[in-house]
Amino acid sequence: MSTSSKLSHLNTQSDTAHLAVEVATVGEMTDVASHAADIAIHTQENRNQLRKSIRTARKSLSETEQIQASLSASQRMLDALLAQNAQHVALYLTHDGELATPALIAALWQLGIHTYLPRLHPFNAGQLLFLHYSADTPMQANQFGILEPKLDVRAIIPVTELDVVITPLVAFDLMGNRMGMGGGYYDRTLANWQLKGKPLPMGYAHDCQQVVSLPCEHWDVPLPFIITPSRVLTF
Ligand SMILES: Nc1nc2c(c(=O)[nH]1)N(C=O)[C@@H](CNc1ccc(C(=O)N[C@@H](CCC(=O)O)C(=O)O)cc1)CN2
Ligand SMILES: Nc1ncnc2c1ncn2[C@@H]1O[C@H](COP(=O)(O)OP(=O)(O)OP(=O)(O)O)[C@@H](O)[C@H]1O
Repeated sequence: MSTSSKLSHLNTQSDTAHLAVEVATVGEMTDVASHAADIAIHTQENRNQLRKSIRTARKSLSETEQIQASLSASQRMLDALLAQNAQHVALYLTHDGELATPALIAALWQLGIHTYLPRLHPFNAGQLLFLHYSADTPMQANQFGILEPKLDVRAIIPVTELDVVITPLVAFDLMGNRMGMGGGYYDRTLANWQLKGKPLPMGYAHDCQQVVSLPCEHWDVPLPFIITPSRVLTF
């Protein structure tokens, strides 16, 4: 297989490392550093292609499939949240074919569990703020068309006071690796969760969003739990 055809098959960091070694050993190329840059670019292309195909797959689910999926998953998620004794739970409002959250939100409200939504930080690009969310929270659409609570400092909760962050994702693998929409928002939010053991990140996704192995980067935060309509995965 030629080097260029191998590049199109790159899927993991270890693939990248193997290929870099091979390029150096075979001596096909003189400037290994410049080819390492090529490899990084191709890996980013792979991430983007994977994002695109999985986003298409989840958006292709019928309305009935979406509803059934959200009902099955919300029951599993409720059980997991009760087992964690979670009282302050961040989640998301459905966008782009994501596993729908309205049934879960209704159940949490009924149980008196506090719910929070992310909003894009008004000054710090790439950061999220989490605000309390109830039936009468004033909402507005953000730059991606996702509804988020209007800025109200009284409603902000520090991330470390959340018990669980139900994390949207585009793709996950069987090691708990996660790939999102590409903004790095949740990676930044969750970067230090293990220091305090809080908030516990729980991925929430359709089964069709699972892949064998994700090309992951050093900033990607692996998930200890992923809940789908058919399974609870723990890592
Ligand atoms: N429901 C939900 N809310 C969320 C997220 C999410 O993944 N799902 N986020 C998770 O981080 C944050 C928002 N991040 C997002 C990043 C990109 C796009 C998006 O649709 N991007 C377009 C390009 C838009 C543009 O260039 O202006 C696209 O990729 O098609 C959406 C949300 C916070 N809120
Ligand atoms: N902890 C972090 N600190 C600074 N930059 C970060 C951090 N995490 C991710 N990034 C940056 O964010 C960008 C997007 O990362 P990535 O493609 O992994 O996002 P994602 O996981 O798909 O998105 P999201 O977390 O919003 O769902 C990358 O360029 C990366 O450098």
